[in-house]
Amino acid sequence: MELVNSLDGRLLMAVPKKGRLHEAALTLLQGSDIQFHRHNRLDIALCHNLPIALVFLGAADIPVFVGEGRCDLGITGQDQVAEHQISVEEILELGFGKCKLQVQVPANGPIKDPKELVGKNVVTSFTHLSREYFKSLEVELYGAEAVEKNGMKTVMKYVGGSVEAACALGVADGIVDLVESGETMKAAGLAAISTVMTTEAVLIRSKQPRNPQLAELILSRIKGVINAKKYVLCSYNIPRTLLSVVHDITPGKRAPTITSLEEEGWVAVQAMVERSRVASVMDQLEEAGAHDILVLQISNSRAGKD
Ligand SMILES: Nc1ncnc2c1ncn2[C@@H]1O[C@H](COP(=O)(O)OP(=O)(O)OP(=O)(O)O)[C@@H](O)[C@H]1O
Ligand SMILES: O=P(O)(O)OC[C@H]1O[C@H](OP(=O)(O)OP(=O)(O)O)[C@H](O)[C@@H]1O
Ligand SMILES: [Mg+2]
Repeated sequence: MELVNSLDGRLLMAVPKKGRLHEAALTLLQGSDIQFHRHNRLDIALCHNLPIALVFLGAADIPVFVGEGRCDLGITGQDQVAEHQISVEEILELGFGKCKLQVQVPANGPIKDPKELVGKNVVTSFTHLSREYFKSLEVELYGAEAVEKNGMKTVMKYVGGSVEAACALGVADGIVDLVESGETMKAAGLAAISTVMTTEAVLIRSKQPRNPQLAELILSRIKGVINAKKYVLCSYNIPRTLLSVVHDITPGKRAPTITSLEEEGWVAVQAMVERSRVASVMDQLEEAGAHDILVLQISNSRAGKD
């Protein structure tokens, strides 16, 4: 009871309590300086340095808690938001938890096209998204009127985990489940025949957060952490006469910073570069005549208000 009372006036943020999104979500909170101590087995943790309480929930339940306004912010997958058809604002893609929700069938079986699963048994944790997907296939095959009149032929069965076992156990002709590396699918002797949606982790906000200013502050802190991970700072020296070439290679996020060097005719350039492009940018800079090219990690960043 004491803990419940201490939630008064706090912004409630739902965080995945286990699974694929748990660690990455905690890393984001740490980078955003949201300090907390979670007591053993307790699913609510009060922050020390901000009026926030973290609520640890299953990723699948988070859209419901945020959609009903019981939590103000939450971290979950876009797949879970779409599955629960609940009204929340997806305010920031978080760059982890990337995978695809795919239709899968036994790799050495006869089915090669998802339409061949129409009228058969499909097992999934995503019954809503799967029903919508197969409904559109049935509409293509039989027309909207017939589907409306007779109902759907494809049977969707819910299981909460280890979905890949369903085909081998004879419960399903096909499944709809998440695929990232494809290892689980391959190990179960399955192959993907189509994609229902691609997904990644996302920060969601309720329609009317208790403390909109604090929600905004958390959003900009998390944005800062994500941008810092996405970009590196590239610095190099180059003759001033070559500056126009350099603008093309390292335009920066807004513009590169250019300062004069003590050496006549030379300038130093600093610009943010997407981490994924940095090797090719360095190649191009070297080719263009840049010297002393350095790549520096950014530990945090803020873009500033628009
Ligand atoms: N293999 C994966 N790679 C990347 N993201 C994934 C993967 N599996 C799941 N996700 C993402 O994580 C979300 C939560 O799934 P996850 O399986 O981690 O939760 P869980 O079922 O609650 O946990 P657990 O599987 O440990 O019981 C999914 O909705 C999806 O957005
Ligand atoms: O393509 P991969 O990299 O192999 O990842 C895909 C697997 O990851 C998730 O399962 P999880 O590990 O959460 O187990 P679960 O099925 O019990 O939820 C998902 O449900 C797939 O089974
Ligand atoms: Mg899982």
